[in-house]
Amino acid sequence: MTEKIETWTIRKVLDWTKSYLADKGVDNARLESEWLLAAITGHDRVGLYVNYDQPLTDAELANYRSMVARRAKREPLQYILGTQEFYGVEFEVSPAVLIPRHDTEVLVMEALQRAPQAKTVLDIGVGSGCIALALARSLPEADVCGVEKSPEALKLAQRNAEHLGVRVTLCEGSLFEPFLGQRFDLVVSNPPYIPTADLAGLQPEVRDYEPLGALDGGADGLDFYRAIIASASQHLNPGGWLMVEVGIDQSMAVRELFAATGFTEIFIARDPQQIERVVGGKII
Ligand SMILES: C[S@@+](CC[C@H](N)C(=O)[O-])C[C@H]1O[C@@H](n2cnc3c(N)ncnc32)[C@H](O)[C@@H]1O
Repeated sequence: MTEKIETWTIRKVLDWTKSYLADKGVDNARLESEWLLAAITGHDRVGLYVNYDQPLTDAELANYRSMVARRAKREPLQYILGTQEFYGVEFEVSPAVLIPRHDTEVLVMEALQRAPQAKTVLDIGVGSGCIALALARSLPEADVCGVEKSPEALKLAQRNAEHLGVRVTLCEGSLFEPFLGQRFDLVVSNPPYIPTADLAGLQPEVRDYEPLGALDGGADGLDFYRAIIASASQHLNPGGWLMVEVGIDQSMAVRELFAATGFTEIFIARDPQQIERVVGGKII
């Protein structure tokens, strides 16, 4: 008697995973299935199509199954794969850090456009290091510092800096605390800005997996803006810029905080979805 062994080809695996993950509420289930399988097989996405009828080995199937099971529980794809691209560079990510968002690239672009001569830069809340390292790569003459409250996040940012061969000074601490008496030409931050009451309604990928300390911005989401803006004048050189990422519908409130604290040339920049995403201003 011969036993019929089922053959799982790339095509069959992708078709099955697409409907399985879609049933679990995953957006872009087909594309995500391809990224997971690409990581397992070593093919790029075109390679998967070219090798559609290639059967997976038992080891590949076992690894793939465990990744798909994690994604079905709504763990973010980036934590499963361990990387996220930001500003043209691959960053290591882990549940210790917020996954870098492409919307945050607007903050990097505004900083480079408005403060290209900055010689001293501080990023508050470095997380994976994406903003600080993107700025350091684009401003090789500048001394770029970063501060982060979470020791695990700081370690990961340090690893990203080493991996990318970028020289930055990263310190553990809260806001400006490690930089007492120090002034910068440019201060940037993408602080936690979700109002506490909104946290429970976030999508599971964010609510259940991303670090709470990277999300919770206090009762109205503005706690970090108040604290950063209030201390900024003691840490900016004359003519220095402060630029922050903001959440949806926060730009006007943050703009008022800048104006009330004596900033000039206050601007608001939009992300590619036309959402007001960055607020900035200059100290005289
Ligand atoms: C929204 S995440 C941004 C991370 C990264 N800069 C990015 O854009 O992807 C905010 C970061 O600020 C850190 N953080 C929270 N409170 C802080 C504080 N008081 N001082 C410094 N960093 C803080 C969090 O741990 C988190 O890594």
